[in-house]
Amino acid sequence: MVHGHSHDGAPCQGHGHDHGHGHGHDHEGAGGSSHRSPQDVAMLVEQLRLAGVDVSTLPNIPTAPRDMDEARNKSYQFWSTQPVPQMDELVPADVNCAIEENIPLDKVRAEPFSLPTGFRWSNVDLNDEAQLNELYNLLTKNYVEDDDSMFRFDYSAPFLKWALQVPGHRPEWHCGVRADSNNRLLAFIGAVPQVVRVYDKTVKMVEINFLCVHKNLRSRRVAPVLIREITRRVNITGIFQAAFTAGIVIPKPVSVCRYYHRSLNPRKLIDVRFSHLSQKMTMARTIKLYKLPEETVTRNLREMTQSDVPQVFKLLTNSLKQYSLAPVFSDDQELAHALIPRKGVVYSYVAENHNGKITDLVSFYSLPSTVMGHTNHKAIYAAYLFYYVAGSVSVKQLLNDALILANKEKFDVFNALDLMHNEKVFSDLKFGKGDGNLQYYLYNWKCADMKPSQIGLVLQ
Ligand SMILES: CCCCCCCCCCCCCC(=O)SCCNC(=O)CCNC(=O)[C@H](O)C(C)(C)COP(=O)(O)OP(=O)(O)OC[C@H]1O[C@@H](n2cnc3c(N)ncnc32)[C@H](O)[C@@H]1OP(=O)(O)O
Repeated sequence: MVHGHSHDGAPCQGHGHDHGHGHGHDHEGAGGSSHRSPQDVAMLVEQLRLAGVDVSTLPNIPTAPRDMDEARNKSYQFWSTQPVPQMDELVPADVNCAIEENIPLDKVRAEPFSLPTGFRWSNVDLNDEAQLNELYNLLTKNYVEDDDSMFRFDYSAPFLKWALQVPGHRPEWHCGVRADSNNRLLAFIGAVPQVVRVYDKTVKMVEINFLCVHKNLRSRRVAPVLIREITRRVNITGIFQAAFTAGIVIPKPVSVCRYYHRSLNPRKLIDVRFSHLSQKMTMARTIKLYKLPEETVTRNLREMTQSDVPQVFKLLTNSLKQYSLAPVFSDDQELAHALIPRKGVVYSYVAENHNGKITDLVSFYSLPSTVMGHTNHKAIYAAYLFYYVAGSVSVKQLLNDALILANKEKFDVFNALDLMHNEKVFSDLKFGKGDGNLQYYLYNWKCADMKPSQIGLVLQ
């Protein structure tokens, strides 16, 4: 299933899929869609499986709804049992509260949920190089792909440490599943603590990420067991809410965002079919169109350092107040973990005026994708916009500087969601609209829907 979007003459790009993989399919004039509904596909796959076909070898068939209309017609065997708003529920503006009351801690289930026979729970110790590599390998071979199985996220091992070992992390929230027979790591779900403000309420939550089930173990309802188990392990600590994002639609997104892509290395992106040459454009003109200057424009923009942390804490904390969904950094240590530059992981820059005051911040993280089955190219190097504050310059200038810096670091593409103030500058900065949504979700929380511009929370 492909949704093509041309955007201001830029190549259309983007595949329907979490976190914004993309490639361009110009299907103007492609006529009516003839794709099967997710239910049809699921039934077919199930019939094949019952007939003894190894369905894990089938291409990545999206059986889960990718948009709200598809989702409204689906029945959710697992999600209908969970404390989340119904798909068709319109929450009024004055409602902003938990769905279920907190369970008294002595009433939280003490035993882990049961896995299918032959599998067992196993925390993944990310400080153990071998276990970190096992998680890296599980994800690099089995994590999120685009609908056409051309690209797959390739989170690096240092990135996984950064994203999962935030201050206050807990070993049991790096929740793995192993096969008894050979001890292989076959599934994972991660939780990290994060205080999140939703409208006017500040709530202790976890962020859930890196849910992954090995391809050979798919469609066997292991994911619901992982989700129930991580919920239990989080509830035991007195936390009853979570935030997460996904490319699929389940009940019920608080916001539906969209990735946009800014080509930095158009030749390569076209080569790997992430994007395509738009009509009436030559390669030479396309390369010229996306060419960026060597030097940033904002005065005194430089890499952020440890000594900037107290000022950046104030600057960002204050800026995040304008959004309806935003993280609340508890202290300097938490902010430093999120933003202090780590080569190949996270890049942060600040502008300092002549009085030594930090006025602006811009950051992005590095998330490459494996290019599957291409002879020349093995990976796309993608930078993803993270937190920023345009204090003394325009958002447009600051994000243009981010493009220049990412280009200098040899990224091939710069991705950003249409949240915060981003959408306003996309066309001027030559971003093209992607074709998959990224849904934002809150677990056990009910509140009015948000526009992407109300979102100030960026997950990895
Ligand atoms: C208080 C604390 C609360 C903490 C928990 C908060 C909730 C956290 C929620 C998790 C946030 C994760 C954030 C991220 O990491 S988003 C990234 C998710 N990972 C991938 O896409 C990687 C590639 N795919 C896989 O590894 C598997 O396909 C996964 C593991 C995704 C599903 O495995 P499998 O394909 O073998 O399916 P199944 O037969 O076991 O299970 C089918 C059921 O699972 C529901 N499903 C499928 N995908 C997702 C999804 N991305 N979020 C929520 N639910 C999902 C699905 O609707 C169905 O339920 P229902 O339709 O019948 O109702």
